[in-house]
Amino acid sequence: MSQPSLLPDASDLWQACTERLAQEIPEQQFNTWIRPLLARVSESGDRVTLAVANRFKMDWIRAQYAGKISAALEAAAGRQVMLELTLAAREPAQRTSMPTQRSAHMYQPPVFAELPDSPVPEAKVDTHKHRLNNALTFATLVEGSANRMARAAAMHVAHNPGQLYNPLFIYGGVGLGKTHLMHAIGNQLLADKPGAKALYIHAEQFVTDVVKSYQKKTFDEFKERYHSLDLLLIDDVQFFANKERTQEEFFNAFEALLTKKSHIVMTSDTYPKGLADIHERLVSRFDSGLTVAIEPPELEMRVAILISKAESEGASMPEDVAFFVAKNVRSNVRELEGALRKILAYSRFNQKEVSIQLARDALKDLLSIQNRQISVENIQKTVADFYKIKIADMYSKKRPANIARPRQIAMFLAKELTQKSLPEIGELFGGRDHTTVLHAVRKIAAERQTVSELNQQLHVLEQTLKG
Ligand SMILES: Nc1ncnc2c1ncn2[C@@H]1O[C@H](COP(=O)(O)OP(=O)(O)OP(=O)(O)O)[C@@H](O)[C@H]1O
Repeated sequence: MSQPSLLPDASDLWQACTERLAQEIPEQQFNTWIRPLLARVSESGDRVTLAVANRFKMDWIRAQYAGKISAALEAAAGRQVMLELTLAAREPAQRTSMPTQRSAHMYQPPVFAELPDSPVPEAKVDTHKHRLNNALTFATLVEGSANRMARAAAMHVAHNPGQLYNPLFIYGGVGLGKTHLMHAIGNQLLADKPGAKALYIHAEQFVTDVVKSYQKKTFDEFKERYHSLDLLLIDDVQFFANKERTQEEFFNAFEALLTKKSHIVMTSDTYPKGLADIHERLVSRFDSGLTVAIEPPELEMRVAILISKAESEGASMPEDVAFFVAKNVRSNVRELEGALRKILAYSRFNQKEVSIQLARDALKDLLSIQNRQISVENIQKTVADFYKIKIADMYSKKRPANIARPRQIAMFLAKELTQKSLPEIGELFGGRDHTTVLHAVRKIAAERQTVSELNQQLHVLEQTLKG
């Protein structure tokens, strides 16, 4: 009996495409813009529809990445592929009922399988000026020790804007729920005060707005737009690095909003003082309210997230399977969501109940990658061999260039090839501060772009380590 062919094609072609894109696009941008996309491939394989969470993201992806995505798709497919962008369905809960013979553990279609064949006409899509995704609320955010403090602070701000914790600065690694928390604040505020002026914006869009208002000489409108808000939610402020004019405009907006007791919430991949190439006067203001971290979720929280996400997809996940997945997918919540999506899809296409064995089969690529996971010790040894220095020099305080540089390269590779955090890497390199690691990572990443000899050496090292 032939199986529905949509999903395997979709995941294969899109997987191949994203692997190419990951080589081309800086990691931060890849994680922000490409990784969350949901793909659907037409049966003939010549049309790919990408579901994007909201209109802003759609505009941004169209402007910045559509060309690259098309090229990568065509390279992966070996023929012309038409690319379409569409807005993702907002309410996964509103799904058609499943055939009754399916058990509770069977898969229900993921959101992207429910997309219409042709893109949603943009005019019909409900766009809000506040750009909030109403699915991202406090109710759908699972609480655990990793986000308890950030969640409590966010809840306080949502109910009492303009008072304590202003600005609220939330930082943490990729895919840990920072954006979700911001939207939750905005949605809660609007639920309490429907007339409030709230705006969620990604820092890159703010940069674009500054540039546009310069080009069109529309600064009055720009100021009116930003300075009149009650709540400004601005995501990934590390993107302001080296953007002088943007930083100045953000500073002005910041001061204006704080003076009128409007609330500002920011997120970033690092805490304020860890931000590079951002003016000190901004950094000190970022830190002047409350700064809270979101940590990677611990095991029990990962289990709770899986069970809750499965429920919201209309499926149920037995606890033993959730534990199995949570033990094996440790990096962040976005990866957990990806694993869950795979398992549910696998269950559907094979008409089998969700079980540990099914999860093992559905995630076999991911699990086999983890089995040959690269350790920091292995990186240190390989890099030391390559540059002919002693392994002990990786931990030593020695600073001559012939030692310091390989050490920086090893730190860079540790960040790139392992799931370790900056402080953990610092610890494994003789108890160094995480800012030292951050400096090394940024330095080597930047040099790699311009110094081809270094790029080649890194390539050899990466190949050696990946085996
Ligand atoms: N505690 C949680 N409970 C439920 N869902 C969560 C939780 N944390 C994160 N998520 C989900 O994980 C996904 C990634 O979260 P989000 O986009 O908020 O991460 P982020 O920290 O902003 O990442 P990035 O730095 O890549 O922008 C989202 O779908 C979000 O809803």
